[in-house]
Amino acid sequence: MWRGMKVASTMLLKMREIATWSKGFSEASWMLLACGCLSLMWARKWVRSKKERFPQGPLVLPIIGHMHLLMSLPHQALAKLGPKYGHLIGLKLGQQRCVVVSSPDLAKEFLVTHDKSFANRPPYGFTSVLLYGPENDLFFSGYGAPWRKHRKMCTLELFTAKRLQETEHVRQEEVGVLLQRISDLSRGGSAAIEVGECVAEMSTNLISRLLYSGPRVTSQKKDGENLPQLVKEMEQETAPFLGDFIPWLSWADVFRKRHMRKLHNRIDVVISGMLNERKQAMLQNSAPKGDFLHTLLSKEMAKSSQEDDVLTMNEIKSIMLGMLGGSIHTTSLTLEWAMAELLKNPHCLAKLQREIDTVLGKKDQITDADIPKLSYLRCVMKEVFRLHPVTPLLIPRFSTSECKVRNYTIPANTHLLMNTWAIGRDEQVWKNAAQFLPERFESKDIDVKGLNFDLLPFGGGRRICLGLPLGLSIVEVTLANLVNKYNWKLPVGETSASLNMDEMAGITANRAIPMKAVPKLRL
Ligand code: HEM
Repeated sequence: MWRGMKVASTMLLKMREIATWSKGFSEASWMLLACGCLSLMWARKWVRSKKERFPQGPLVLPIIGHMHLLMSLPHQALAKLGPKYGHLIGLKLGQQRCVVVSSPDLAKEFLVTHDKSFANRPPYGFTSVLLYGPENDLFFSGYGAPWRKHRKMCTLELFTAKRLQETEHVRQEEVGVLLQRISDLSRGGSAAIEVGECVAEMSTNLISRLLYSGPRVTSQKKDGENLPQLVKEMEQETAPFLGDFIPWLSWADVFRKRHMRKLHNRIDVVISGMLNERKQAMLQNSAPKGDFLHTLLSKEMAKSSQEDDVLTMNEIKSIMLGMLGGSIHTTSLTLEWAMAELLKNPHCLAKLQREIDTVLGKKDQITDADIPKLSYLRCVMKEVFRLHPVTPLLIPRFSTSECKVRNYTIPANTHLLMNTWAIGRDEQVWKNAAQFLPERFESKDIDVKGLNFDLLPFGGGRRICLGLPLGLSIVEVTLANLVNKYNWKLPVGETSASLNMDEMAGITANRAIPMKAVPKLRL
């Protein structure tokens, strides 16, 4: 501005000089001409700044920028900014740029048009302290050769339809154990049980059996350290350092780093022991063959000359931890929310039970093959995913090149948060968005596999959830069996209206109050 005024006054002086020998122009005409030139200069600058502008956001606080918005329930806090700043919001997290997206159209633009640029994860410091380095991790590695190798290997060898079929008996057995445990805990339908705790135990046992033929652990049995319990601790620590956003404050992370390193060492002792033991058993031909660990260790032991077909021990440890961490909490939390919604809306529970009875008759245990016949069950599941995506902001992405989105410029090294929670509750996208109405999906051809951008519980694009087929199968089959085997009621004193549906602070959408219900045998 001052520079502009200085330029304008110099121009005015020059013009006056010219005016002394120019007789045809009055003083006022020269003034007008000077103002015109100045306006032109400002207009040019304004157009250029418009062209290169970053999306708008609320007032930036000194030092922390907008980091305070991510403290408690970030997806809810960011959704509240929508009416004022629109569906593409620009934030400053300390010294880092971040964009928040909360509409299906924009989600498509980022996950399709600009997917390659945003296929990275932010280079968070904890990946080197808590995990086995950013390049080895399934969740947090950048979009490069190591990630592609791990992803391809897992997709082709662990998550194929054939593999899912071969391991169905494990899922069936663990669901059977869950149903029996519910019966024991409820003492014949007289006591309320903690639904989340029961399904978490089932998920833990199921996933550890699939991954490494792990022994069954129960919430009561707490002898020594076990991997699932350590992974739970690891999940609670999985958060960026302050120094990732404000580098000159990285000294403040020193205690967290120390704690993380200790946890990493405890995990390493357990996982290394498990891998070495298994390697020995494989050499002696006495190891279980059907689990994921067997497939991964075969790659390490084969010592193939093809770079793409070899895995190091650290890579295997990393893949195992990523899969344990990515599957147990996501599946059990989704099931807990599903049961909560069905108890809050008992007419939906009754309708689902009627569908199962009509389509399958009185069947003792529902299998994978039955699921495609249960159309209302799939609508219920989608409605649960819409209202309760367990990772409401997905997992942060990070751009590697500059992108133009609408008329904004998003520079390289920008974080991306995709607010799927806000999209799921947007009245412009979903009519009566706040209500639990599985029927809305009866006439809509929408699935959750990343191509319908109004429903993205597993994310989308190149970084879409790796375990989607397994995760979906676990939640659908388990929910079908829970409502088929039991009639569920709320504990005495609780009503559908009073059932609390609040979320607890955190990056995953945990229930603020654990879900309790009384199961009564139906079959
Ligand atoms: C209901 C169950 C599940 C839900 C809702 C879920 C959700 C998600 C979401 C939202 C992402 C981030 C996607 C993105 O950034 O676009 C993700 C990534 C991932 N999930 Fe899942 N997940 C589930 C089950 C599983 C299971 C069973 C496994 C493995 C056994 C798994 C493994 C992974 C992995 C490895 C990634 C990282 C993918 C990458 O960055 O390339 N998930 N999941």
